[in-house]
Amino acid sequence: MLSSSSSTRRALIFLSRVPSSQRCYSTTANMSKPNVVIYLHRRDLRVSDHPVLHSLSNAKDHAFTHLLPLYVFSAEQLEVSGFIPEDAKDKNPYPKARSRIANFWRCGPHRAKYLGESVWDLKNSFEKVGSQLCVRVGMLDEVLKFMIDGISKNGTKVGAVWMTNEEGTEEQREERSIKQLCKDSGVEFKVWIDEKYLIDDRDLPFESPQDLPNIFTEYRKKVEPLRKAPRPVLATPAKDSLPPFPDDGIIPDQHSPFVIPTTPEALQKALMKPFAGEPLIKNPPTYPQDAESAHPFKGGESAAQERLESQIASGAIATYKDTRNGLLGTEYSTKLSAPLVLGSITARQIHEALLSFEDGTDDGKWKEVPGHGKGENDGTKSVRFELLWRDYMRLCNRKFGLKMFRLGGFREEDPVRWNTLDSPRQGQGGQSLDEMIERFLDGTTGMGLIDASQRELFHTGYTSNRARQNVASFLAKHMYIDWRIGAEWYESMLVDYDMSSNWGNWQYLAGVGNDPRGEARIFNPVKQAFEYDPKAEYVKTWIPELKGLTDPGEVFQAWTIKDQSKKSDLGLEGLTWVEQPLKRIEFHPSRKPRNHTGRGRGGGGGGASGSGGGQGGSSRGGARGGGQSRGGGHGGGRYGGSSRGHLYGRGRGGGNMGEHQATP
Ligand SMILES: Cc1cc2nc3c(=O)[nH]c(=O)nc-3n(C[C@H](O)[C@H](O)[C@H](O)COP(=O)(O)OP(=O)(O)OC[C@H]3O[C@@H](n4cnc5c(N)ncnc54)[C@H](O)[C@@H]3O)c2cc1C
Repeated sequence: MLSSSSSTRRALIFLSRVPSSQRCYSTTANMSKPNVVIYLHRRDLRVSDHPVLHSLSNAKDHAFTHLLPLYVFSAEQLEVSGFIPEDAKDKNPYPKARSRIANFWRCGPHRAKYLGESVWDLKNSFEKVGSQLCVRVGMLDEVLKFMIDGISKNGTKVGAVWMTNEEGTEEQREERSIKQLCKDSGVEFKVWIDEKYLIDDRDLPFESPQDLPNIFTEYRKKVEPLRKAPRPVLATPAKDSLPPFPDDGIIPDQHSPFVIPTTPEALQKALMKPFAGEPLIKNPPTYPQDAESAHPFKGGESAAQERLESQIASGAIATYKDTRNGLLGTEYSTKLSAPLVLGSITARQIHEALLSFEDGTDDGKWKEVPGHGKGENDGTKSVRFELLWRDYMRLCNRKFGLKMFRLGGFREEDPVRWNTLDSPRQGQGGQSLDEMIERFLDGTTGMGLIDASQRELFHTGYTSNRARQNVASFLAKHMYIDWRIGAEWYESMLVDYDMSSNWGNWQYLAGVGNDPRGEARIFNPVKQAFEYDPKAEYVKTWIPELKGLTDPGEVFQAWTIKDQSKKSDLGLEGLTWVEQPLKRIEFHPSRKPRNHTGRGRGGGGGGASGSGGGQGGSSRGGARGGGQSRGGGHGGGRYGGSSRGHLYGRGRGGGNMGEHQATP
């Protein structure tokens, strides 16, 4: 499997070659025998604020003469068959990178594209500091073995393999097998702490992950004030300060049958090739004419830094608290999740930029922006608060390990309530589980907010936090469908998929994770649509079929259209999602819907009544963390607004949503 072929020689490494005359050695070891350290990048695709690169560029006492930065497109997490040339004799030796339960591509087209851009940008970043990046395809341990053996065979010592830690059982398995491989090869192995989170691991207020509180607020209180909590950003390596890149001649080729593309376009082509065949879903929606992606951003360190700067310069961050529940446009939230996930930017880089804005120590570049030099404001504080949620989800992953993927969640709840592929049940209207899942995926459930979000996700790889919360709650708590299918779909489709944040949030919303209110918190997607999309602009953007409707209630649930002639004029008559929605919610806004340009958090709640059931509740949104929401209505049908695990139960979707119970 690991033989190198001459056809792959030409595509050795995608890097522009730096003449050895231009390379300088950063350490006193440069006169000694070559001694290479291989640094394996995983989700740390940056050169700035990077602990390992920072250390290598500054420490004078390491023994390495050369640094070989390496990135491997992992065959386990991404379909790599597109890296095999058309005329290759050998087939892909790896199984398809599909998800475990629903068999989706683990990494769909949006993230594959974003990842390609991010890796290419990392290559550019390395070139800027006088180094290069070696890129390979395969299983990480196999690639490393091939590297170590090949370099050693060429007479050069591989002194060490380094990488940074990642949560996740798969990632830790990778670490263990690489550790074993290094041991067998007599190579030093070291796992560094990646310092990409807000609170550094060394500053955590507990020794063992088991001591992490199960409630976010308890954790937050232990690490506040957040403004003072992060460590300082590390300097980017100065040009030519890193140990030089090894001579190309000593680096073994990519193993057959894969070839590494040498241009960004060719890389994108290789990454996209698997998706060119069969469609991702049975009935993919068509892209609405006037819809614009909320996430048009490119991957990579440079784009992430630009985005951060522009968010501060435009004043968007200062108003973030009021806008973060938005649904349309690029500016309602930072859109920094994807670079954070890939480690193209660190949370403390964001924190430090906010600090310089708050303190007015930014050399005046933001002096015209409202709030400049006036300390922490609601917006900057809220951004830190969300970054802490990210930290927290990661720590939950560390604490709960494989329980992240279990149907019963961290809480180890009885999974009997879920409708699963193993023992499928019919839906409210007699639909099969397969049909319900298909309609969930292609955005034809008949529930406007859910369908708009699912179509947006399908087309763009992004959907807002507010929409995600509703989608997850809908699948898990209205449809009672195995929530992991939704989590796997998000894994496939999200540009910002992150194991901890995704599975942790799905668990939270499914009521099996660390929401203190568990099953009792049910989002009513109609009420939520009235709150957050009062003019139905978001829903109409992604479901253009509904554009001719003026009553938001009809947009949010097309089955409620009263005027039959309008229905037929708009071509909606007879459509399954209009006539037979997967869920009907009787909901009458009890007061005029507020014109929501932004508000605090809160506002889950609101009882969803089952089909033909009672009346939805009212909601009082409040200041950050202070929102109150009272749900109403009794649960109706089989999948009605239930609580405490009763399929036919009566529901209460309400309750206070004080700070101590805030949603992520
Ligand atoms: C069901 C569900 C699945 C999710 N899956 C993911 C995922 O795979 N990857 C991911 O990064 N986020 C996930 N989130 C969290 C959140 O929706 C996204 O981080 C956010 O929408 C990204 O947009 P943004 O960068 O503009 O966020 P902003 O609102 O600008 O927030 C700033 C940063 O804070 C962090 N953050 C914000 N909200 C959360 C949260 N609820 N949990 C953890 N971190 C948060 C993110 O890093 C984000 O970039 C999920 C949420 C839900 C409800």
